[in-house]
Amino acid sequence: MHEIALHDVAFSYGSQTIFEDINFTAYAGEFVCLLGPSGCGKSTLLRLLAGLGQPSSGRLTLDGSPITGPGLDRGVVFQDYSLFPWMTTGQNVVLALNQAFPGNSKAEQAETAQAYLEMVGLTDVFHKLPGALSGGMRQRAAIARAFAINSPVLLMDEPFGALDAITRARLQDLLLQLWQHNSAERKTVFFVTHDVEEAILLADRVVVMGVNPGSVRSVLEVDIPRPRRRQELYSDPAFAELRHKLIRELNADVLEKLNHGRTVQSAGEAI
Ligand SMILES: Nc1ncnc2c1ncn2[C@@H]1O[C@H](COP(=O)(O)OP(=O)(O)OP(=O)(O)O)[C@@H](O)[C@H]1O
Repeated sequence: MHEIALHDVAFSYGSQTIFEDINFTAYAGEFVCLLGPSGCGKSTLLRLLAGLGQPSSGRLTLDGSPITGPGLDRGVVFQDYSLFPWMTTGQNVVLALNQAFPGNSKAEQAETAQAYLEMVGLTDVFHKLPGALSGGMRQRAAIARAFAINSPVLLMDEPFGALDAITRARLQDLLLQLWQHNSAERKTVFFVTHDVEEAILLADRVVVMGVNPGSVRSVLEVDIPRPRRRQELYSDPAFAELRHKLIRELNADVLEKLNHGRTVQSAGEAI
């Protein structure tokens, strides 16, 4: 089990409703991508799942128990502030291991940290500060840390959003390899992205959110067998069809306005 359920979840900042009526269940071992326009509340929803805030109403549960705060059962990887900059990369991973497995000796923890860093292709960074690594290397280290603590749930907020296309593709492949590695213990993943193709490559299901206020517009299944190989995927008609559907869903707000004869203001027009 590591099922995450959202029941009628709503969230407001003061009088501003960010999202409402969120109902969704991520099944154990499922890879779910959250896709939606800027401001629909994807990051806010992920923060609630991480236990870094409480919903204004509704319930979030993990295996039926309410999520009331952060916990080692949920690993978190954010876009660019995942590692403590004042600690070496190795110490960052050791710190997490120390919280997850406090009974293990320092030497064991350092060894495990090094092993996970190597698993993501970082052989020589243990004693380096995160600031001395490239963005891609920092995200590798953050992934190593998330997998090292072996939490059954992984929450990722645009982890590859700031990376160049090649690094991004490599890290997507790495993430899929790690996630698929042990099919009996697959993590339940929530992955926020703006990138339709990334969502199709990674997800079992894609949750598309609408905006003003945020809500679940649709949930699409990615019925493409795994392992998915990038080159084959791009020439698969199922990929093209799903990509088209997702883009249509994402643009639905704009299309609705146009259908009703209203002009869509371009950004900044009202200023
Ligand atoms: N601390 C805060 N106080 C008040 N409003 C906030 C705060 N954090 C976020 N918001 C607002 O909540 C809304 C949702 O923000 P959030 O970052 O969750 O959206 P998002 O879908 O992840 O956006 P993006 O794709 O641009 O990252 C936005 O309108 C944002 O301005």
